[in-house]
Amino acid sequence: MDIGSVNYLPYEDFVDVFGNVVEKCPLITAAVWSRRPFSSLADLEASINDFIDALSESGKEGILRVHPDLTGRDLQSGTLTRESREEQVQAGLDTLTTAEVSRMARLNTEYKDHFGFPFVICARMNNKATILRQLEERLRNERTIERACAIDEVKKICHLRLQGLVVPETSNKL
Ligand SMILES: NC(=O)N[C@H]1NC(=O)NC1=O
Repeated sequence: MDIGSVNYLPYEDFVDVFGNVVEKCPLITAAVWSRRPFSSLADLEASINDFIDALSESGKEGILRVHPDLTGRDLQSGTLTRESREEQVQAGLDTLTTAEVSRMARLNTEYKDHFGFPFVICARMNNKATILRQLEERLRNERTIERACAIDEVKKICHLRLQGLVVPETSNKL
């Protein structure tokens, strides 16, 4: 779909197509529909990011809290969203050894106990080694810094999901 077609979508269709660009947050998509017409894919993405940035700190934490754990229960039981499953599989998180699964589970729990929201990272920009390393490193962050870091990862995930849905505009200039 190109951005021109996106601008013609009624809100029901817009939410159907873009409702999960921020994991389990269709409210963001529904709100951003009011900002159309979008001049470009980057403009649509900027509207989503502006909406996120305008949220209170507890609102941002709410976005993080609806994310599934990496390699958690949902991956094992097949109850992830399609997007999340594809991303976790692409990062190789379905091929962890038993020891790696235990390590990830232990670190995820430690992280959640410490910050009160789950560890979020753009899986497609990483692999299992870098994810485990980041999880260990980010556990040591101060809370405000870590929340900002996790929200940046949500934006990266959103960026890649949008790219899979909208054809980037080609320049008409010669
Ligand atoms: N917990 C977490 O990071 N989950 C996300 N990461 C990603 O790339 N897709 C997700 O659902």
